[in-house]
Amino acid sequence: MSISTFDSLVADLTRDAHRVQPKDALQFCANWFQSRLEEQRARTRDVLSQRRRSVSRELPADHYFDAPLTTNSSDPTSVSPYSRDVPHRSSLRNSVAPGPFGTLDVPGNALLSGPGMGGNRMPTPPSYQMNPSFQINGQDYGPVSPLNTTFNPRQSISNPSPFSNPSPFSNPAPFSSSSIPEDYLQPLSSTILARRTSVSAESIPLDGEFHEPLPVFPKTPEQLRRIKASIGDNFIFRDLDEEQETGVLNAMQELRVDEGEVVIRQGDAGEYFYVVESGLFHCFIRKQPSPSTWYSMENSNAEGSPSSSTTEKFSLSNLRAEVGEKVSECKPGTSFGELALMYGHPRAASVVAMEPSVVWSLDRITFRTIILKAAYRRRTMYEQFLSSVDLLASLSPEERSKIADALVSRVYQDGEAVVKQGEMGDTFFFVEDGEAIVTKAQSGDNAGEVHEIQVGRLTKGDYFGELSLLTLAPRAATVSASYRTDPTSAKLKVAALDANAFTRLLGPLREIMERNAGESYGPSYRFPH
Ligand SMILES: Nc1ncnc2c1ncn2[C@@H]1O[C@@H]2COP(=O)(O)O[C@H]2[C@H]1O
Repeated sequence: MSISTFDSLVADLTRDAHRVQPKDALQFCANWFQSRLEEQRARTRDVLSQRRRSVSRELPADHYFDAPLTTNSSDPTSVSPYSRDVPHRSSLRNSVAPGPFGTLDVPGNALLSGPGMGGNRMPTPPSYQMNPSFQINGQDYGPVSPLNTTFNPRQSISNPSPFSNPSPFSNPAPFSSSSIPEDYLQPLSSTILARRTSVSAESIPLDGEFHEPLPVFPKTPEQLRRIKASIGDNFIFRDLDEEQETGVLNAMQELRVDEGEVVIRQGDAGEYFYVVESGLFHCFIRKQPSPSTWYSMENSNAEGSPSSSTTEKFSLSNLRAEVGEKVSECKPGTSFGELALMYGHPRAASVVAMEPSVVWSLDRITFRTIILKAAYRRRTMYEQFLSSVDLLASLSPEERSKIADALVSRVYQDGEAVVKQGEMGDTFFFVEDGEAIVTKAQSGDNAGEVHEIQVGRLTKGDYFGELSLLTLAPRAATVSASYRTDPTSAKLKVAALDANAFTRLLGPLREIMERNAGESYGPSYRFPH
């Protein structure tokens, strides 16, 4: 191993440890390295199997054919979803080079933004610590998903109810004992890896030369409409451009699930990520391993593809005895099953349909290739941007990357207002690109006459919108996109941080802002007194 590999491993581990804040550091490190080792071996197997595959150009359809339980299109599965005729997406060609989350996607990537980050639904920890365990009656329990949420950044920006902090885990049934492991980064056991028969299908490229086509399941316009409606408000899809979204839509498969059916079994290898279109799912955590005698949709057939032909169905009345304690619910528009795909760890919970439901499944390769990479690119872009913001100069890279995870981009047309004087504020903004002007309404000489006077100008790296969050007062000015004289110059683009994230993440900077706000407003302009 070269020293640079060693250095980058240690850097990855350090970053992940900072983000996860493990209780048992040694155990965390042991699990982390073990997990990387397992993944590397799995990848080596992938490469070997790819070489074999390249001889026949395509695996036999029955090896990795993902048969959806029900589909509405006439015959969407008549073509192998992995057909090499599927054109490559140019944006993916560029995204194959060294793993965006290091050599293994363990915690620390943009999607594990920690409780409350982006997901915006977790009880807020007192400090910047982002511990992945969750608490019930003061006790820590297993991992929580920042994605399993109905959080909608757009809504939170436009909807002036900034200070509510509902949690999807707000009413979990408390566990009776504390025997759930605290550091959840357990490596996949060899049994789990053995059971994951489709490991060879996960060909997240090892170098820039390797392009694996992603699955394409043709859809009817009606199916596309329903998927779009289901993912529209989902946080996890916020980073996708049009092309990436098309890749995700292509790869999704519709599944109809009966009441009591087990979609995910705790402890299994993760094969799919699921978006709920209709119905209701409960997530359960069991202290003891789930019996290998019962089956989830994922491990009910040899390919590990989602199918309920031999899936376990439980009577809802004695569910708890089988699957453990309920920890959360998934309603339409939410998603589940991302954790195992992100970290290569066993499923952290079992997920059971509580009524007849419809979900859209997304395979692990597409999830990792499109969604995780988009999240990574987004984070890198924001980290770069935030490192140029003077206000944040005193923050550590970890703190900056937490802010990066919580930011949401918005582009404004010339003259369009980002915030309006007199309105209550629920969002704080950085100028990412372009120019904004700050105006205040001033009474004219005649009764009832009001003039808008310009009091400032904001450019890249400047911030605004903090005042009403600090003082809980209405917006003191209007900030809008400048009218550009050169139409080829950048439109106003802002990065928005909702009130919860603002309060949590910018705590240490409050003092600077309050001082600024007393004398002036914002970094580059002053209000007339
Ligand atoms: N409290 C929780 N802990 C862990 N997973 C949860 C919890 N609540 C919901 N889940 C979801 O249950 C899923 C089980 O599979 P994953 O571990 O891949 O991802 C998990 C999350 O999406």
